[in-house]
Amino acid sequence: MTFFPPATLYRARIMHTPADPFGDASALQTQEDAGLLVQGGVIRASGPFDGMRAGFPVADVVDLRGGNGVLLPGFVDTHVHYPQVRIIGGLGLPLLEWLDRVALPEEARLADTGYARSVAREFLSGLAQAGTTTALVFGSHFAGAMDVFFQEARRSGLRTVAGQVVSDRLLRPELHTTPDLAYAGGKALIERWHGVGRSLYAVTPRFSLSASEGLLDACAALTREFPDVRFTSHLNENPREIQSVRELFPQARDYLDTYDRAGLLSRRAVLAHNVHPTERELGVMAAHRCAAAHCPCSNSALGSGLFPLRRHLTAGVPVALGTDVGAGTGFSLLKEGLQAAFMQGLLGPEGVNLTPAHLLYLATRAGAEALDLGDLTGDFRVGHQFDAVLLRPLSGSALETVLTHAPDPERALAALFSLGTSADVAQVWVGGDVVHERSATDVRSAPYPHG
Ligand SMILES: Nc1nc2[nH]cnc2c(=O)[nH]1
Ligand SMILES: [Zn+2]
Repeated sequence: MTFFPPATLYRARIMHTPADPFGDASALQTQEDAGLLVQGGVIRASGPFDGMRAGFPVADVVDLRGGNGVLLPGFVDTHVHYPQVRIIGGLGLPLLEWLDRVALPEEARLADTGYARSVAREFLSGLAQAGTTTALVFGSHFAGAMDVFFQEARRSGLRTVAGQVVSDRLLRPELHTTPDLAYAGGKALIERWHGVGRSLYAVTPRFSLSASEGLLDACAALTREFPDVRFTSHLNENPREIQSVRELFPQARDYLDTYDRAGLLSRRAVLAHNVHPTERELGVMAAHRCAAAHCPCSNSALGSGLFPLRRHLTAGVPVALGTDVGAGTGFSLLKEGLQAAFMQGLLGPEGVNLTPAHLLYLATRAGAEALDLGDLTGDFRVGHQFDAVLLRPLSGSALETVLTHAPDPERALAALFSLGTSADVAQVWVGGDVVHERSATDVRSAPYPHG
């Protein structure tokens, strides 16, 4: 006997970007009354709701259209630090001072596995509440803290690509490892967690400033032995950082070359920031098809600079968005999209005019592609997992007003990026499972509570 899991037909106003709006002006697809047939967590068919209802009469119907609801693909955060959730908002310092005074003292506290578990839970709920369904997560320096992270990630239902962060110089002694330990610890974690549930592993040296050549070689040994794990690190974030890396690696052509010489660059590499790249570095990234994780709120908070998006696009380097919590100012990819648009505007003629379609693409499909998960998630195409976020504005909010009066879907999408926050995230699914649902008590129902 064949077992068919029950099918659900989601009825919703949907928006997604199955194509790349940087190359295709009609990439944004919207449907006011769509039906998505989901079975076993996978989108099996889609189309106008009436036709879908007639074609699949046995499916349960879940109507998500009320209260100006809009269904988007789940957001993909390509750069976010799990140990930093409690220190979001440490404003006013540039990168190296912020690391010394704010980030690293907190990261040292994750030596305590009980502490790490609480932080992991707070972090994962922050992601889910923001509508993020997939994240490339910069982990902790402590293996124990990574075990609890992967346990909690499994319970959360989110897709996570994460790894133990390794460094062997210039941070603080309790955060340092050795190349041998980094290799052995990484291998053990990969064997325990890579491909378990919805988790994958990412080999994660913190940045070349805190990594010897031997440590980068140990990381490369892991990526050679386990070719489908991802690699992630930081790149070209801050001029003082870049100068220090130049001095620490006199034999390297530039910052990117420190990773390239070790053999760490590939289609499965994601490098965060790249605010100050050379043309040579962009060419090498494009040749490897390794992606840049653009983190505009963090770049603003740390004063790192204005991301040269046009130069990345011209060179052919894939770009996606990251929140970079905790230098970044929160978990919302909506806010990152808005900040990216602001910063491109500030670049004047060198900037890229980002439309709502670009922002949606950068927050969803581009991230899935950067993580080499483009066949699984990132948009609502048939065959993809049902990873979705339902945005439904709080009653009485400015977002509700603008959505009610928006003349077309593009303006509605622009309003979601301009006004939407985690408070507007009503429900989130990963692989058809609900991973977050806004509770009734979170919803302010009366716009004028005092009459
Ligand atoms: N923004 C940011 N940059 C880094 N470079 C090395 N570590 C970090 C970090 O934790 N945050
Ligand atoms: Zn970072």
